[in-house]
Amino acid sequence: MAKDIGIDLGTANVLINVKGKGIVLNEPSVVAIDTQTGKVLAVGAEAYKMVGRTPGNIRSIRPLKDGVIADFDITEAMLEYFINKLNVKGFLSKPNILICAPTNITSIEQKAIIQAAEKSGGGKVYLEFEPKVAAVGAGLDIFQPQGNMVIDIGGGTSDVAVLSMGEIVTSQSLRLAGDKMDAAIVSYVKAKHKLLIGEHTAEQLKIQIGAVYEADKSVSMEVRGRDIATGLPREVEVTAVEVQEALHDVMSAVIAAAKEVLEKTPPELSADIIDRGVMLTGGGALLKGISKLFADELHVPVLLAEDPLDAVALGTGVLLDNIAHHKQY
Ligand SMILES: Nc1ncnc2c1ncn2[C@@H]1O[C@H](COP(=O)(O)OP(=O)(O)OP(=O)(O)O)[C@@H](O)[C@H]1O
Repeated sequence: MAKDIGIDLGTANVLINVKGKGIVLNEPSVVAIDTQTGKVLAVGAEAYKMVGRTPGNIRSIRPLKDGVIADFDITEAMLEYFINKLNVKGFLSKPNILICAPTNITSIEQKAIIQAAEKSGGGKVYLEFEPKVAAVGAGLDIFQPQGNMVIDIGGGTSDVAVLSMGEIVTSQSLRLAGDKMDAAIVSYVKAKHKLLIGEHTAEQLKIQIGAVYEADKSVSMEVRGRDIATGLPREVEVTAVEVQEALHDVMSAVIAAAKEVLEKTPPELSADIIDRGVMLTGGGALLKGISKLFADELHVPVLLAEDPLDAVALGTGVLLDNIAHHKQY
């Protein structure tokens, strides 16, 4: 018999949860292809190492952008590779798949995700919205008649949602998250230090010293790139305070979205959120000072998920038990 699986098809990472086993795969959403033959050369972690470092005939592609499929064939090839790697197919049966998507995508974008899952070897495919699954994965009991709020900051999208009785009551999804933070750091370092750095370097700055509230003035990191004027390699010291400045606009947009969701939330549920707080999930929840920033701006308690990067995949594991109750396509 094939095993049911949950997939967090993220812009930055793909995680797969196999029913009864837990999270068995966690790899970057990257595929390297030969541009002349179209052949897939590497997928996941191996392809990620090649980003920004490929010769002319090889291209490393991130097939998802801003939470949705940007390149259908490559997404399908990537999913197929991951599913085959897991050996979850039965002799004659295919695994049922629960797959997640951001809240504000079009029906065409939803269909593309479902079709990619089907074509990559899935049996029945069920779709759930990311903030709902993230809330479940973070341990919230969203099925009671009480308000729960979750802010999921991933690689491509930031999703804010208030949930009650298992459904999303109000939500906002921004195509603005980790990737845009990296791009903002690249622009900042270019403008301030006249140095062009790669997106991996920017991501490392964000992960290692990135702060969004009261950054530690004594923290800094050396980065290397190409001097804009001379074209030669150069090293500069970037401080945590500078990274905080670089991340300011993205964080302001997420805060504005969270405020808008709270403004549209029915008062009884708002009262619950004051008691229960807001849960932060997704890789962005690991930014230093993020809970203080949201608590300051939203005037509600803020909680960090225990495993923010795994929350969606963990949530699929819980929801897989009732897979037949989800919307099937
Ligand atoms: N310690 C950290 N501090 C800040 N950001 C981090 C940290 N660790 C990972 N990230 C960022 O988190 C993002 C990935 O998060 P996550 O895996 O939740 O997103 P995703 O599910 O792939 O994307 P999406 O849900 O938007 O499609 C990346 O942008 C990564 O750089």
